[in-house]
Amino acid sequence: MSRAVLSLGSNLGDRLAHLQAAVTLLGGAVRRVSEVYETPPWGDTEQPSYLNAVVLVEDAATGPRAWLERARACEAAEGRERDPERRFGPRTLDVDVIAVWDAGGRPVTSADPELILPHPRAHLRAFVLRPWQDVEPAGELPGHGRLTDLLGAPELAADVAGVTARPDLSLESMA
Ligand SMILES: Nc1ncnc2c1ncn2[C@@H]1O[C@H](COP(=O)(O)OP(=O)(O)OP(=O)(O)O)[C@@H](O)[C@H]1O
Ligand SMILES: Nc1nc2c(c(=O)[nH]1)N=C(CO)CN2
Repeated sequence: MSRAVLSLGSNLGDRLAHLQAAVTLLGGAVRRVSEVYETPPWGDTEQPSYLNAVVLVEDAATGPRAWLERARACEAAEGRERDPERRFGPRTLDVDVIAVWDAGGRPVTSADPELILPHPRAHLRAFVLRPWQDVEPAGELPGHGRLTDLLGAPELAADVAGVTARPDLSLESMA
């Protein structure tokens, strides 16, 4: 058994459809799906705004590496192309593995560059932390503390203010 928090983002094409495709592909592993948020581009500001969401997934047969493979399969299915010149550039679908817990509920850590756990930039990203709070109000980012504390920190205040709920949009899951 392993549990994971995955972050979904899209800023090209039919953004909601790309996020929905990820939720659909993750299928029966999806336990909870956040609201959808409109968020200003982070890290590379010359690009359209994103739709972001977070899903909580659980599956007995999926370990940390397999969550990354499932994330990559979702991106590939939505025609994700990597631009080596723009690390944080626009994309149809980005699925990041934010954190994984083992069968005993212990957080998994990894320094393998192919899969760093917890995700090394998650604590800096209101577009990850705010939707995560929807699915786990008492959630904690391993090594960084409670979501409420991270979101309340002064360094993140401007980014948190920019994360705008889109109640007109929603994601459907089997959960
Ligand atoms: N926790 C993680 N989740 C997803 N990819 C990871 C993780 N840790 C390391 N990687 C690696 O990061 C590489 C770049 O991934 P990707 O192109 O999705 O990055 P990005 O989305 O542009 O940036 P970021 O990871 O900051 O969101 C991938 O080859 C992947 O193997
Ligand atoms: N708002 C927002 N900004 C981003 C996002 C994202 O999902 N949302 N993903 C990125 C990829 O690294 C870079 N910047």
